[in-house]
Amino acid sequence: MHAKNSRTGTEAIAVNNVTKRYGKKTAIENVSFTAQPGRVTGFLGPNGAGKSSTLRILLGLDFPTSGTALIEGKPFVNHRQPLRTVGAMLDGAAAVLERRGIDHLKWIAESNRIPKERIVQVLEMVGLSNAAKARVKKYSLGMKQRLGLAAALLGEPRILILDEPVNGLDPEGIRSVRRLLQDYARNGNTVLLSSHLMDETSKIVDDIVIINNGKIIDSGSLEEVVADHDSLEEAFFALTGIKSEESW
Ligand SMILES: Nc1ncnc2c1ncn2[C@@H]1O[C@H](COP(=O)(O)OP(=O)(O)OP(=O)(O)O)[C@@H](O)[C@H]1O
Repeated sequence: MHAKNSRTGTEAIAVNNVTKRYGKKTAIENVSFTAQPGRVTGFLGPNGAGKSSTLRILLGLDFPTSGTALIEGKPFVNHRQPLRTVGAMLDGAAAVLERRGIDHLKWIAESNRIPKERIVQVLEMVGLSNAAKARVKKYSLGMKQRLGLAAALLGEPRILILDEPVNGLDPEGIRSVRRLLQDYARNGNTVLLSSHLMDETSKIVDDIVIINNGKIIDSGSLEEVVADHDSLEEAFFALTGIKSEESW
């Protein structure tokens, strides 16, 4: 196990026995895992596995049927400076299409008392400086993802929670996001990202939590989870018994 957050003495992210039911449908069942400072943790599983449901609960956008999902020891909604604690991207940029990229960030910065100099920094970090004045409707999917990432970085949060951040990125885009997230984690921050793209994600993460059908089926360092398989994808198929033609 890695060190806990030295500032608070608690786990950066701790999901404990979380179950979420929507009517009769159980989206996730007894999900438990942690994510640690200084590490990029990948939350991986196929479509419908329960990743978004878990992240929504972590961010206080939904309530668990049972269990707890804590950020630095308490629910996200109890944090007094949420944007400085957690930067999140759940749905790409989720920006108004008519808006210019830079205005999307200005709006978030102003409503959270973040100095505008930070906007220039985050645009630079995600490689969007030259496209900042273009309208979001002109952005490619990858550019929207980067804008979402820029928004998540605005508050210089200690924790990043990102739903499918490499979706829609080309190989170069994936490489830049990898560098960015790994550097961010190396500076002592915690990065949790979800993905259904096993091989792309395995190039980014240090630790892995695999979810399938709403249940955690394995977790540990990348090396531990891959163990004697050729790749993370192969490890996943071996763990689930799913054949590679199915579901991915
Ligand atoms: N509001 C809801 N009402 C009913 N069922 C839901 C609701 N939200 C999620 N589910 C169900 O819960 C399960 C988990 O969904 P979730 O979106 O968390 O999966 P996911 O791993 O994020 O998948 P994807 O990669 O497709 O986004 C799915 O079977 C989904 O249909």
